Amino acid sequence: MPKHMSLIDGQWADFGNYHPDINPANTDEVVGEFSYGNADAVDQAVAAAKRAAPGWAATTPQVRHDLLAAVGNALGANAENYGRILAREEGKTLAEATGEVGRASQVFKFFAGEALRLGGQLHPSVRPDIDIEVTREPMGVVGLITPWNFPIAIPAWKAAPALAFGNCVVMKPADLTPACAHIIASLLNENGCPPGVFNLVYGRGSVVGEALVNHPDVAAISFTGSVAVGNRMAETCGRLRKKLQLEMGGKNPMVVMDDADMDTAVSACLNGAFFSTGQRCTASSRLIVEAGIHDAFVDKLRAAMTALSVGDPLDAATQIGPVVDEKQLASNLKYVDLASQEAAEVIGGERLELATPGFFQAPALFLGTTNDMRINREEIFGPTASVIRVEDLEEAITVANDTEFGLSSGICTSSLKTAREYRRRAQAGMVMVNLPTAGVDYHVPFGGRKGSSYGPREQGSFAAEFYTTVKTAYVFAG
Ligand SMILES: NC(=O)C1=CN([C@@H]2O[C@H](COP(=O)(O)OP(=O)(O)OC[C@H]3O[C@@H](n4cnc5c(N)ncnc54)[C@H](OP(=O)(O)O)[C@@H]3O)[C@@H](O)[C@H]2O)C=CC1
Ligand SMILES: O=C(O)CCC(=O)C(=O)O
Repeated sequence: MPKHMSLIDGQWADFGNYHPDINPANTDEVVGEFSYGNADAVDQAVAAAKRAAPGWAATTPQVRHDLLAAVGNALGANAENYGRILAREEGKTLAEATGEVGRASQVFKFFAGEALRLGGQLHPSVRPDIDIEVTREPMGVVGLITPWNFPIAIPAWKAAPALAFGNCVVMKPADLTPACAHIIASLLNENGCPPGVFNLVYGRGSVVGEALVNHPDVAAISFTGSVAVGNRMAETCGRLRKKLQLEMGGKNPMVVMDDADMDTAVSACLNGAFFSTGQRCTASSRLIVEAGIHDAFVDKLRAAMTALSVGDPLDAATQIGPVVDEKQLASNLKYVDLASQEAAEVIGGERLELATPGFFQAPALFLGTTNDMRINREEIFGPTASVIRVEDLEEAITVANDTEFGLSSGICTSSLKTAREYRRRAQAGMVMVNLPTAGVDYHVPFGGRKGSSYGPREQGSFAAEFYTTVKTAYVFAG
């Protein structure tokens, strides 16, 4: 069984304290063992990053391009192999996992190009004989704290722009999915990343994550995860005046209008609600359905949902893998009970005992729900979705926006006018028309409004906003 160490200053650092990485589809299987660090390991990693920062910031864009392109190519060339590791440690299906590695590959290649494209601005001054030059410079040392649900894509879309724009990185991956972070660290190391430029420290969030957020030499923190942890970081980073980027939860609405194409709507809702076991911050957890199509839509979605095959992620027939761990499964099952207590009609949602010991759960639909129920206000993060019946577009928009979150928001309709109205009024960072609320491109901004996100957007050329700081230079040439 592979044993992995943290990467500090270009060296693999053994801190002992090995923790197993368990396959959620078969808890008898250990995917690897990882040596956990502590606050001292974070100090070492930040010190290495700080030493490397001036040199890395001074490299040419070509050097940064070549490193990121090499990692992108290596990920792409081994997508199936790495996808298998991802599927075994996180539980998404092999097809989803291989697709995610492909996405991580594209992210690295995109930011290889962004390293070359980063530009500035020249302005005439309002005063004579003065030129003004506006440029972007790296932040310095950035801390990246990543979740388990996209264990290779999210580390990629934080690390690639950080490095492209000349920063040095200390990454802390999720406790449940260290193997994918190890792949990225190894590829960077093998492809010529100078010592200290990229550092990876395994360990618990309450130890390694806290130390990173509180470290005085870390200039910026990018985090994806829960609202509770994100809110705490906002307080710490506010106090320490650190730049912060948070991607947290969602309670994403998908509106189905009477004039929607039925097959498109069922397929978008099936995918958005249940694929990746519902463990996406962009998942469609509230299906807001207009009265005229409600019954026929629910019948079709229910039939499609109950036909989904839950099982071993490595089996090509599986459509829904296990829940990520015991804690998340227990939380999901509590919400299924809560749905009954709140008088919803519950279809599915029970724990499944399959051939291997794992955290399998049948997908669930909660019918006859209202938007004030807790199941419609709190992020569940499992394979569940509620149906809320509405009378018209106006009510659909009101219900869709009535949430503390604002990440992704969707509508299925065949009317361009309705789609336009919805797109305009949806209080969300991303709007989908006739598409699932989840599943985004890698080259455009990603992020939300209200309680979902904080700070500048991730991904696409907008990523420069977080990973650089602006300098305005005045030059007197008289
Ligand atoms: N927006 C999204 O994409 C995600 C949302 N979530 C939501 O969060 C819920 C709980 O999932 P969970 O994995 O516990 O999410 P967390 O927010 O606890 O974990 C996300 C990352 O933050 C780290 N972390 C935890 N506590 C701290 C801390 N005090 N300081 C710094 N870093 C910390 C974690 O480390 P460690 O793993 O070691 O605890 C992990 O790397 C889910 O049910 C879901 O609702 C979860 C994942 C992704
Ligand atoms: O829906 C997607 O493609 C991305 C979702 C995501 O980033 C997340 O759940 O954290």
